[in-house]
Amino acid sequence: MRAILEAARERPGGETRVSVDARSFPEAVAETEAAGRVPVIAEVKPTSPTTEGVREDDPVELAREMVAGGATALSVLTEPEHFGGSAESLRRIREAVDVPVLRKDFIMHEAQLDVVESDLVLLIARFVGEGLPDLVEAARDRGFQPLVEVHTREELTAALAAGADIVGINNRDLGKLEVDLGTFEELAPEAPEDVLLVAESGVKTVDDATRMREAGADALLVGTAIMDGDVRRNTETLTQ
Ligand SMILES: O=C(O)c1ccccc1NCC(=O)[C@H](O)[C@H](O)COP(=O)(O)O
Repeated sequence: MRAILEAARERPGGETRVSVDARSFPEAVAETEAAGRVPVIAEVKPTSPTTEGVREDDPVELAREMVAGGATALSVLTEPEHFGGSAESLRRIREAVDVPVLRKDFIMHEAQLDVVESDLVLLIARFVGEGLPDLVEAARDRGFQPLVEVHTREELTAALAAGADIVGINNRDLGKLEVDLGTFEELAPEAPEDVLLVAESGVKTVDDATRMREAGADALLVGTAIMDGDVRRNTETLTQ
């Protein structure tokens, strides 16, 4: 994790401030619910430190298949060195689909928000620390919907104090890289009703998805289980 963070700190920001006309994630979730399906953010994740190999398919094709499979939104890795992502992939994907797109990266400072437009942007409470309220505000000022990721009760408290209204509870401990779906079950009851809760990481099966929904997940963020094989069929399975 140290190498990922060191690289993240060094990555440059954008040259001009972005101004995003964002596609509403809460509305997309409500529409999926109304249609009786499970809201899933499907992640275009070519590789990761815990995955073997690299998926070389055109990310735009993968994204289209995910949307055809019923994804409510997409998450696109833009981290280049450890996840095989790029800002260019995100830009192309957002142009090709009409669902909200989350920029998945390790954003450490404000100027990095200006690298590329997206509808949602991930801010990881553990890594931005005391800078979280300022980054939430800076993201909103640019039109982004910040998705604040937490893994502990303290991080959840910090996220809520920073005004987060979309919170991702990551079942993956980014220190040990271990996944435990019990994390979401433990923290979700601590969040106020009006916060939109996303269960992140480790959802592999329909049973896992049901478990997270029963624990209060408004949406699920799924990478590996969708990227492994036929992404359209995998998305269909988890969104039904
Ligand atoms: O996925 C990893 O190996 C990883 C390693 C180090 C830091 C972050 C990592 N993943 C970030 C994520 O949050 C996941 O990509 C996302 O939640 C999807 O998880 P999964 O469905 O388990 O692939």
